[in-house]
Amino acid sequence: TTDNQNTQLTDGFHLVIDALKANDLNTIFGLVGIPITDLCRLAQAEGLRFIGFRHEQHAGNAAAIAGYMTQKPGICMTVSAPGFLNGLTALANATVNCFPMILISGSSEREIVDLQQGDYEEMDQLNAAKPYCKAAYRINHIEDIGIGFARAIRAAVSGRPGGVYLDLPAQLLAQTMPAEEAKKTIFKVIDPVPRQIPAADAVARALDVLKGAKRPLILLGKGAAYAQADKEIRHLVEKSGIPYLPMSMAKGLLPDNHPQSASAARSFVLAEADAVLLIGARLNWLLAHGKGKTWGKEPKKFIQIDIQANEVDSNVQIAAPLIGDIGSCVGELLKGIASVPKPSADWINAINEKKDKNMAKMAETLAKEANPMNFHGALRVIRDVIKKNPDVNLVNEGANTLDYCRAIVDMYKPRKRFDSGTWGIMGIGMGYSIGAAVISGLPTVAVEGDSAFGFSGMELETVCRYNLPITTIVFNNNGVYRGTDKNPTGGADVAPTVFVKDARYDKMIEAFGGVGYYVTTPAELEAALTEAIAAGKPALINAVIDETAGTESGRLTNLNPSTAAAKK
Ligand SMILES: Cc1ncc(Cn2c(C)c(CCOP(=O)(O)OP(=O)(O)O)sc2=O)c(N)n1
Ligand SMILES: Nc1ncnc2c1ncn2[C@@H]1O[C@H](COP(=O)(O)OP(=O)(O)O)[C@@H](O)[C@H]1O
Repeated sequence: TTDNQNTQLTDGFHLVIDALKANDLNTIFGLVGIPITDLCRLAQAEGLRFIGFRHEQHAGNAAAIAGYMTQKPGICMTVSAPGFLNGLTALANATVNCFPMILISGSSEREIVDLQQGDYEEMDQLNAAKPYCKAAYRINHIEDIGIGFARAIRAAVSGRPGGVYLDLPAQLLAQTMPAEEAKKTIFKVIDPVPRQIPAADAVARALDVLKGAKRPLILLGKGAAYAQADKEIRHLVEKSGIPYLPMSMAKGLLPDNHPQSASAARSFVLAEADAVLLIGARLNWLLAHGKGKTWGKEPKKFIQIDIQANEVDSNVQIAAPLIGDIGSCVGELLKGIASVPKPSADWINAINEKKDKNMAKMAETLAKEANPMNFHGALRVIRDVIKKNPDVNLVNEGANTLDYCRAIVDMYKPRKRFDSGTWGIMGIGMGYSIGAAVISGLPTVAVEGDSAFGFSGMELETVCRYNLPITTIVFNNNGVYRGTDKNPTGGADVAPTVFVKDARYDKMIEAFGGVGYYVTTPAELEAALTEAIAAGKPALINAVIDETAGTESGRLTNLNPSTAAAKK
């Protein structure tokens, strides 16, 4: 090597980019500022995609969904302290939902932070992050950038996926070292998601529970969708003949109109099943913690497939824990499923009877013309349009808008529905939509309650700036849950749940060059949505919804505390 090659230097900026490129992490969702602006510029100059947001929470949400869709950690990049804190909400949400992402934030120098000497945007970010994410690391020396990124990547995707915080002090980026030497420190992580093979006796125990079952049920969670073991899961359901229930983000793993789907008889099968095979689903609040009246009086036997061993017995005793990655576990069950008798005709007929009854009732509700348009009228249209466009990504949040959309809008392909998930968080709309559209390149429809939309509405400018094929439908019922509450004092302030009446969200997107539609009937909604999806451009449809149609907190009304004190 010539002399100047020996003295040729590289720096932290370049090594961070080299570490991302070496691991095929080619998209950064972030928001620039000291000390990362030049790092973001360099990323773009070096061929990575940099998607700049208006608030770091939504950049983080986009990174989380990128991780969920690709099984590689989504990358979010922010400035120190306030930027880091805005990203932390998304990092915590990703961790709660088991989505792999890495939040990379610039930070202050340790010597100033540790003496609390009041640095610009001073904060002990590493320790602030630790309670809310799966792992948190800081890189202090340029020669550690390769290993630091390897640790962060492996922590995000191995075992139960989750959020990782990576703290980059500003001075690290400016450090230099000989380029030749630096090259040796950067590497692609080998087998970051090692297969976790279940033990043979655990497989046998699980098959025994299924053999002893009279009324078996398979419950598919978003872990099953994330695992991308779609063929194995479909074969297990169809070869066993066992009815299945998809949790909201597992919809589409099998088409929602599949004959073995028990979704339309959900309450019946949860109460009546005597053996439940959980695949990547936790028995948390979304499943009434596996006990109480939702699960009926009869004792149940649970089989739980999960990669996280200590998820077992979190709420109720699990008769057959099956620990490993879902692909491996389902693959092992498939080898023995022929020895499991098919479910009895009584069980299947009872479910189908319930399904037919409930679907007829729903069809009747959906057929009713309501004026002004209500949730059902609008969602019937969206159901029909999605059926014609099964590749469309569907993002969904709100209360009534979330609950009804989950039940009414069928999904036909895996990993196409992205919603408020385990935390029931509002504000994921635009971030998830941007992540899904950037990663897939496919049209994306966000079905938003008007309050939910408000959390990320400013990112419409981001959607328009990158000309993303995202159609946002705002279910505008003038408020949170509904728009009719009154201020009991008669004072000038509106009630806590009420918004500007007949707000025109369709005009917001026009401010950024997008197309706005204002619709008041299902026919108008159908025309607008069909046109917007075909155009593949940023659009927003302001769908006027009957402001009296909603219920408080949608399906979750019972979670609200109510006072025992007599009303004065
Ligand atoms: C971050 C955050 N803030 C507040 C809430 C509380 N919340 C809020 C504010 C909801 C919005 C419901 O109103 P909407 O207009 O979005 O939906 P509908 O009109 O369809 O009910 S749903 C819900 O649980 C939340 N879940 N997450
Ligand atoms: N590849 C995988 N193999 C096995 N389990 C997984 C895998 N990925 C995620 N999981 C598990 O899936 C579960 C997802 O549960 P949850 O988020 O509650 O789903 P849902 O809300 O749809 O019921 C988590 O317990 C997580 O550990």
